[in-house]
Amino acid sequence: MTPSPPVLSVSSLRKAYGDRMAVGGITFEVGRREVVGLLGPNGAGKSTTINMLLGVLEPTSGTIHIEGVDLASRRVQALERTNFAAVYAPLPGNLTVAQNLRVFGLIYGVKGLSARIEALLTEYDLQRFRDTKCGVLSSGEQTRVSLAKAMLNQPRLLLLDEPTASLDPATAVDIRDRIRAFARQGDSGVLWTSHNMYEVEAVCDRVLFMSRGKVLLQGDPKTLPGEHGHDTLEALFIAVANEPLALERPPAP
Ligand SMILES: Nc1ncnc2c1ncn2[C@@H]1O[C@H](COP(=O)(O)OP(=O)(O)OP(=O)(O)O)[C@@H](O)[C@H]1O
Repeated sequence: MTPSPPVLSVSSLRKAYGDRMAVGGITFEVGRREVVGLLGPNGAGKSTTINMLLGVLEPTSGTIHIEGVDLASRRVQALERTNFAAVYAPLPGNLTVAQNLRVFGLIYGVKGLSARIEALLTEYDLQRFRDTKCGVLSSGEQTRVSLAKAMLNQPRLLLLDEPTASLDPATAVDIRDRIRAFARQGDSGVLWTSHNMYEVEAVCDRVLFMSRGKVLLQGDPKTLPGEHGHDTLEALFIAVANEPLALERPPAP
């Protein structure tokens, strides 16, 4: 039997804006049941990468396969396996929680939508907010709605851009537990960006360090700092952010 492909496979992915190389040829995978952290200083190329994975930005070159499906040539089939949540992409605030889930469920063509919505309202502890407009919910409640929306189509690839930014510690732990449970229970994988190194260490199975559009390091967040002479992930992050050239391979002669 052929092994099933990784949920995400990215090869030599580049995005240039004129002379500026926002993403400079990155290659990586996200496996099933794996939570991968995409780390890097401001301007490293994380959001550009996520936007290419979502089909929002067209790569300058390189390939993206989602469960083995080529995003460039089979866009619909690739994107129906994907979903996304980010604080900067809130759901329409004038629609209620239930209305938002219905609208997005219809867009995604979810079968048995009413039952799926009920299950998600229960799973994300949102039953009491079902008829509340999303715009008046607290940050933590809105994050739970965004995650419920992101789960509507039972994505194989879940992209999360700083999902716990602006949440209180207790709510952040709750959200992290839900996402880890999601990755553990099925055939899905998660790509997660965060600037919170404590969180990354607690949640991610593997991290990719990006700087200046390149992946400079990758590995287990618990052992990677020690392998590079640092005590903590935060210390390693600061070193990579300050001196990325020290870690880049010398150019070929
Ligand atoms: N439309 C654009 N035109 C020109 N340059 C761009 C454009 N979009 C992004 N860039 C540049 O590409 C680089 C990568 O930006 P990107 O937003 O991907 O970084 P990031 O790692 O997500 O940063 P942050 O942590 O601050 O969100 C930056 O130098 C940015 O200025």
